[in-house]
Amino acid sequence: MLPLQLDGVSIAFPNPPGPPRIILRATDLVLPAGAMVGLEGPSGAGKTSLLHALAGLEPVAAGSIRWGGENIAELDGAARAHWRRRHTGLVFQDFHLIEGLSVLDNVLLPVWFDMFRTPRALRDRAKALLVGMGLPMPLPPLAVLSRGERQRVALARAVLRQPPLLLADEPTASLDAEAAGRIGSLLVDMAANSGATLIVASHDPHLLARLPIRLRIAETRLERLA
Ligand SMILES: Nc1ncnc2c1ncn2[C@@H]1O[C@H](COP(=O)(O)OP(=O)(O)OP(=O)(O)O)[C@@H](O)[C@H]1O
Repeated sequence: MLPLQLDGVSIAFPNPPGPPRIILRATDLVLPAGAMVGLEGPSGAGKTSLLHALAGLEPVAAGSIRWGGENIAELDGAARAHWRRRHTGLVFQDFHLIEGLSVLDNVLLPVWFDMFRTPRALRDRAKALLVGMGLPMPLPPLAVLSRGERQRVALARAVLRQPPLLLADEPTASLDAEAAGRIGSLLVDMAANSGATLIVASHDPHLLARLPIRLRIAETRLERLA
């Protein structure tokens, strides 16, 4: 497991006809391997944009994002995508599940994209994860699952290959209090059990309270609170 290190990172978006609009600056930040991090800030502060940069989904305007010795910020788009598939698991507020696929195939989808097949061991692990997360068995069609159950499917997909970096963007925002509590616990427990670094952008005070390192974005600055 590796530390995550940000140096002089800035994230900007095109703002024609003017210069690019800088939405976030992060001077120096080192997160040790296995860190449990809550990322907070008002709506529009740049939390999603930062997670996307950390996942290699979007390039940064300046600076370096190092995972171990590798600077993700200097990789081209294809290399960032490759890095992302090897190192990250992503959980989103709106789950990003594919309606036409079964629950199990949704969990296995990234494997299929990578390998064009789904090895038996990963199918078995996917089933075991879904059972462990309390999904009804036999698995019903995706269409009948509740929002909390859908988020558990998305979480199983994110952790299937035990990525060392788990990134979650408001994973409890569309859930009722009970489902939110359950997803928060699963997320934290999964990361702790595998030793993964977990970074969660959230407005949910219960979830944030479970994450010992707290980051906040305020007026385009990323600052560490604890
Ligand atoms: N592709 C884009 N092009 C231009 N501006 C963008 C783009 N994506 C995001 N932004 C802007 O960047 C700022 C930060 O957006 P971001 O979604 O990262 O905020 P956030 O903190 O995640 O907000 P929320 O809590 O509402 O999800 C916003 O002003 C947004 O409009």
